[in-house]
Order: sequence, then structure tokens, then C-alpha cells
Amino acid sequence: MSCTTAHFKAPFYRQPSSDPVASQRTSIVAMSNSNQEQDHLESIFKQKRILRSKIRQALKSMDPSLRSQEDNVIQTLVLEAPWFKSSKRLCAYISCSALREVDTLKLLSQVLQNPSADGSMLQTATKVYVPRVEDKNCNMRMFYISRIDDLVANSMSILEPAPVDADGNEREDVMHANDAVDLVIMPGLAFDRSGRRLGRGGGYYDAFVKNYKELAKERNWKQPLFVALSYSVQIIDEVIPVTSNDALVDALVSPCGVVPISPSALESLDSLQILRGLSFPQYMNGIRLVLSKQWDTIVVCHFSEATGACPLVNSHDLCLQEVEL
Ligand SMILES: Nc1nc2c(c(=O)[nH]1)N(C=O)[C@@H](CNc1ccc(C(=O)N[C@@H](CCC(=O)O)C(=O)O)cc1)CN2
Ligand SMILES: Nc1ncnc2c1ncn2[C@@H]1O[C@H](COP(=O)(O)OP(=O)(O)OP(=O)(O)O)[C@@H](O)[C@H]1O
Repeated sequence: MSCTTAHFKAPFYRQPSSDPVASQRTSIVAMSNSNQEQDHLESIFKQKRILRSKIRQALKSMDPSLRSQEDNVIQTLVLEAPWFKSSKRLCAYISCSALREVDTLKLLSQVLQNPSADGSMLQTATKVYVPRVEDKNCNMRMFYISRIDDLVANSMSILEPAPVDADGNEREDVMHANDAVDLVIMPGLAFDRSGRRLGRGGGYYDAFVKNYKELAKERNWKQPLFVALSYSVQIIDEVIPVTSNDALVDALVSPCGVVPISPSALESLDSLQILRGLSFPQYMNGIRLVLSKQWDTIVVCHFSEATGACPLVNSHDLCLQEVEL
């Protein structure tokens, strides 16, 4: 399933000039620019297709017991994270085992069972919204669910909420909710260490992220934290080819840990405080802050191999500068 590239054609259209010769010249230049841009986009889509099959293959070859271990580690990391526990409203995908996606069912059943994500009886319950694909034109809605057992499998075998729940009530669409979502847990096929994300080619999440960010801006809401869940084999060393439509993630959760990428993730995940709080000498030398090319600010911490911690971030692809703590 894929959308056409027509979405990209509009920005390359130029207003015709009143001088017919200039207008012809302009339109030839515009056409050749447009053709170049189109070729460039085609090349990106081709690279994406190649990368998708490579990662699908890697996921297929993954040992099922390793997958299950990684699922547990990732979900535990999320469940124990302060940014997850403090979340009042979140969007999350319903994982599909046929697509070999990081499991979210443990996470979601925990949230839906508990009165709040941090288990506190005093707080109001965390509201959960999950995706429903509306058509093949990148339209996906996020509907409120209170239970996991009244979802139905769509044509892609992904469980989805019907627009009306089991009691006959219309479900709330997150785009019409009165309050802001603080967290969006995203799926993806591959990620690089600067937060670029390769989806399954539907463009659904890219469109949703763009629309939700616009809505939050209009309403003066704090932007949600966009966090993707990833098996180790899905984090790649190469740069993921992206277009201007591709939304970056703020942070990644993999079995190696929670990796803040954007400045807002660094702030929300309290990473600097965590780093400053570390007082073990063997860690102190190993920890570095790096400047990310993507965000042009200090965003990623990594650990030296000497510490035994996962060297999730390679200095060669991310660092503009390293700062010893
Ligand atoms: N669990 C889950 N729900 C989700 C998404 C997702 O990635 N995961 N989506 C995120 O956008 C949307 C659905 N988009 C999807 C796009 C493609 C395929 C899929 O089955 N792709 C096949 C290849 C099909 C083909 O090439 O024709 C595959 O990836 O193997 C599934 C969902 C909304 N809901
Ligand atoms: N914000 C958007 N509005 C309209 N079309 C979009 C938007 N974002 C992406 N698309 C279109 O969706 C198609 C697929 O995009 P892309 O390959 O980047 O999807 P993806 O990121 O892999 O999928 P997903 O976001 O669903 O995980 C492209 O044709 C692209 O033009």
C-alpha cells in the first residue's frame, strides 16, 4: 500500500510571468527544477523501498526468543520512565505481531487497567488513543479506547477501534479532544540516531504528526513527546533518506535504553539531570554530550564501551563536538 507522489507536486508550481519569453524561460527552468526535484524524490523513495526490505528481512531473521526479550525490556523501560508515568493522555499504536512490531500490548493493558499511568488512585486515568486508518490517502484518526478487547482487525490484520464503541457511543477523536496529548508512542521500520524514521510507506504517521503539531500550536498547547519503540536491528548506522514530509522522532526506546534526540526530549526526559547526578568515576570519563547535526544543540549522551553500557550513539555520525562532563 502506498500513496502517490502527487503530494509533492504542488510546491514546485510557479506563477506564470506576464512576459511570454520570460514566462517560457521561467517555465522551462521551473520544469527542469521540478523534474530534478521529482527525480530526487523518486531516488529517495527507491532508497526507502530498499531499506524497508532490508529491515523486514532482518526482523524476519530475528530469533523469536530475542524478540520476546527485547519486547519485555523495551516495555519495562517505558513503563518505568517518568515521562510515561506522568503522561495524562497518550496515543499509541496497537502492535501487530505479523508485522514484527515492538509489542505495545503489555504497556496498553497496564495503562488501561490502572487508574493512572503511575498507579496513583488520586490521579485521573490516563486516556489512550489508538490509530484507525481511514483511507489510502494518508488519513489516519486516533480514537479514544478504554478497553483493548473491543478492537477489530483491519485488512492489514492490525487491531483498530470502530468509530463507535461496543456501547454504541461515538469514540472521541484526538483531533477533537479538549485537552492535549502529552505522549505519542510511534511504530516504525527503521530509525537512525538523529531521529529520522522510516515507516511502512503509508505516510499515515507523517501526516498525523504534522496535523497534531499544527493543532497543538493553534491551541497554545505544549507539543507532545514523539517517542518510537525499536528493536536493536531497527536502529541503523546509515542516515535514513527523508523528504520534507517525514516527521522526526524526539526519542527512541530500544533494548539499549531511552535515547533522547530532540531538545524537548532532553528536557522532558530530564537527561541532563540524570547525567549530572551520576557520580561513579568509571562512568564520569565515559560520558560525553554530543552535538547533533539534526537539532544543532546538545542532545545525545553516550557511554564509552569501557563502562559496559550500550554505545548506542556513534560519535562519527553524530558529533560535531564532544564535551566532557
Ligand atoms: N500497528 C500499527 N498500526 C498502524 C501503523 C503501523 O505502522 N503499525 N500505521 C503506520 O503508518 C498505520 C497503518 N499503516 C500500515 C501501512 C502498511 C502496512 C503493511 O502491512 N505493510 C506491509 C507491506 C505492504 C506492501 O508493501 O504493500 C509490510 O510492512 O510488511 C501496515 C500498516 C496505522 N496503524
Ligand atoms: N504530511 C503528509 N501529507 C500528505 N502526504 C504525505 C504526508 N507525509 C507523507 N505523505 C505521503 O505519503 C507517502 C508515503 O510517505 P513515506 O514513505 O514517508 O511514509 P512512511 O513514513 O514510511 O509511512 P508512515 O508515516 O505511515 O509510517 C508519500 O507518497 C508521501 O508523499
